[in-house]
Amino acid sequence: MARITLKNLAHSYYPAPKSEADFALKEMDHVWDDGGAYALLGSSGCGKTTLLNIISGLLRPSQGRVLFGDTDVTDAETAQRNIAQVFQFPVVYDTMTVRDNLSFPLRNRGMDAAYIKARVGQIAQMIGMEAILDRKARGLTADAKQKISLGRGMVREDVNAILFDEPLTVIDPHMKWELRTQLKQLHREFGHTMIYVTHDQTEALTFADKVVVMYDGRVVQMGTPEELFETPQHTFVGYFIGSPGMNLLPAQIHGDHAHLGDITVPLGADYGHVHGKTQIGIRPEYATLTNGAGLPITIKRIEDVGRHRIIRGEVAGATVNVIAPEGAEIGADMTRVTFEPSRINVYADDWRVAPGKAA
Ligand SMILES: Nc1ncnc2c1ncn2[C@@H]1O[C@H](COP(=O)(O)OP(=O)(O)OP(=O)(O)O)[C@@H](O)[C@H]1O
Repeated sequence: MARITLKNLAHSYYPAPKSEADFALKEMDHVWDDGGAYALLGSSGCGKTTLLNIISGLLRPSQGRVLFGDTDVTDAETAQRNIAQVFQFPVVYDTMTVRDNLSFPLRNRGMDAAYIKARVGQIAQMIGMEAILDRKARGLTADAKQKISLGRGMVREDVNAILFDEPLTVIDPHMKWELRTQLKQLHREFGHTMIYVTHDQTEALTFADKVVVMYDGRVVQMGTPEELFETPQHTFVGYFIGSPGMNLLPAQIHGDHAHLGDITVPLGADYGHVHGKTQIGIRPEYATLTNGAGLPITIKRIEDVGRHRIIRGEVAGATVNVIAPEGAEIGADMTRVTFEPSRINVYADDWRVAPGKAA
């Protein structure tokens, strides 16, 4: 297992990149702790696969270094990096049995037969395949084959890291949850450094201790699910995490107040003067409809989603969603909304402003 350090790393698929826009990965410096369970989350084209391929050695970065522990592996081939990989689609030897597929990485390294038997048994149990260990992989469903790929990715205990690239794409929805839980349990048991690429926030938040959110070739936040929820460092994180995402409203910031046109909203802290394109961000969970004081809201729609209701409205020309607990009365006189001051985040040019730190 290893700590992974990305130093000054950047990548362009062009031979002579001219501007930052030519870089699929903009310059970054990040440390991934030894034994951490990370999810790499972001929308299509933000650079997740590029970053994963640089860590695995499938791609050489056009700039910067990759370190595993204290060893510089930037120029090392994938095979030399001692990692396991699980891809989006199954990579399985059809003519081999399930057992032989799972044993393959261990036999390749000359492990002891008794150890292989025990370890394969343990993995087979995790993926629910003990009963079909001696069946040929040919003829199994894509779902089952992907479980074998997952199992094979997890079978070695001595790898530096396990990299997963959207591994549950072909898995049946109700099996997804189960496998994710098992992966997490295996992580707890064996403590491998794991990096799990996904564009699905539920997958990322349930699997990872730390979620790495990427946007437009940058890591915009590396944090716990709670940090991503409470203090998104970039408006993209606010919008991308949560269902619905964070409400963002253009506002002028003066000290401990935000001004939305002629409406004043109290903030939970003093921000001094904030320059640039300024916005306030408030999660729908921390917005409340009232029939008293507050910002005037025009309600467009109310959606009942079981555990709660989502009220979709408009405040000062911006879309604002409010989450109301199940059973809460939403009367026709509820034409105002209030934001919990301590839960409001302030953004300047899309980046979060730390309270008290503004110029
Ligand atoms: N081989 C390549 N040659 C040129 N450009 C590429 C290549 N691979 C990726 N790109 C570009 O680099 C950027 C990042 O792509 P990447 O595949 O890393 O994103 P991603 O977040 O993994 O997306 P997805 O979820 O769709 O796989 C995109 O703009 C993509 O078009």
